[in-house]
Amino acid sequence: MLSLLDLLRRIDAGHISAQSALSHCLDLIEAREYAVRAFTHMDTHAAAAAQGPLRGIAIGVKDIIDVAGMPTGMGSPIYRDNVARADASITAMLRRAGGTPLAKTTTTAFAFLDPTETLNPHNPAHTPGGSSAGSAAAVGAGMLPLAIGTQTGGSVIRPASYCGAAAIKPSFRLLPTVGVKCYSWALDTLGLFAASVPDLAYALAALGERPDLRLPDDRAPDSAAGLRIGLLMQDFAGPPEDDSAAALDAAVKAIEADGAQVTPVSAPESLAAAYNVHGIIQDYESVRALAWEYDAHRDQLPPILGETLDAAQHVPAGAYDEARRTAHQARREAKSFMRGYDALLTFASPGSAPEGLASTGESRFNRLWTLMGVPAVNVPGFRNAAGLPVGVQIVTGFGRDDKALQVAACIENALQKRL
Ligand SMILES: NC(=O)CC(=O)O
Repeated sequence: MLSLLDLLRRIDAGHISAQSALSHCLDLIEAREYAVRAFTHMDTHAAAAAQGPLRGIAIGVKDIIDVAGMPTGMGSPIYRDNVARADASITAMLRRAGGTPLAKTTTTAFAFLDPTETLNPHNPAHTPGGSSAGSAAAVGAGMLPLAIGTQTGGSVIRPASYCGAAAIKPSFRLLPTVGVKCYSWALDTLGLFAASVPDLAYALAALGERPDLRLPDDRAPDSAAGLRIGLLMQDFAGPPEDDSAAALDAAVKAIEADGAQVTPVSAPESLAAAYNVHGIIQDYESVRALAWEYDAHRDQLPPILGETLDAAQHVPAGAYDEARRTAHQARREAKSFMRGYDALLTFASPGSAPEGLASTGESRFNRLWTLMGVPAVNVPGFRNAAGLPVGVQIVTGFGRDDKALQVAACIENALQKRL
């Protein structure tokens, strides 16, 4: 894959210019896009900034996020020819950091579950996942060093697991969602995809204006000694498939060999209760966030989204309010539960990428952490027997994005040494 840190080192050393770094990405896209179909729009005349921590870095932007002058298609014919007048906040922030929004990446319709045309870069017979399909696939294919996605259920971590990209769904509202099409205002969270965890940490530090998120020397710590990791099976979310079980087992063995202490843990009942109410909150809010599209263009909504919104019309306000109380209680208990560990280690997806494009997979190992608003990181590195990537997921407490990235880097490094 294409490391943004490597590109920046080459720019700093004068081996390449910022503009040639952009051109390099356009060449890679030219060579690989036909087999992946990750993009909806490309700015082939983009000019690189000369300054800023992301100078020369081409960035893919999920097509529910506005980039001024580019179409924001939402993955729907309803928004055909809808050209954004202004940048979303995150787009303006990436430009301030010197980054270049080079392309819009495919999204499922309104970031829900109906599949896109995008193909898994490791095997075109498999889905790349969703809803941030194009962002995960573009980074996984080595066409871009950085891409932006969103997660309401599992739309950052799951496709990253399927496409072999490092990715973070940061603490809730660490990045602003102004100018991002809303599906659920209590859940929607911006996330990032990059080639490795150090790349991811560097990018989040730059976009989040939080230098402390960068890893020391932009690399994983030399040892995992002293790390206390809680191993969580998330039994309330059902069993994993063999590939995810194998990936988690490999990660545990690798990080223990590097000195970490891994302890099996069970989540408090309140977390299982919160898991069960994620859908109520998501459904109640989506009916209102997409009220115009539903009322004025129901016939143009794709099957899964249309049927979900049909059913969601009947979620009573009282059930929504009770679900929010359940989530609030779980957040309080999650804080004390996680206090005893540097991070939780769990499944990133049910298994490797499903065959075919009919499904983008399931968010069952992701949605609780989206609702809790805590950082979640996909750690790439494991491949199944057929060569398909399967990630593992690191979760930490709210506001501990730095710790999530540090532990994830340790696991990524430990896996690289042993796989
Ligand atoms: N937007 C989402 O997170 C939905 C999904 O998990 O695919």
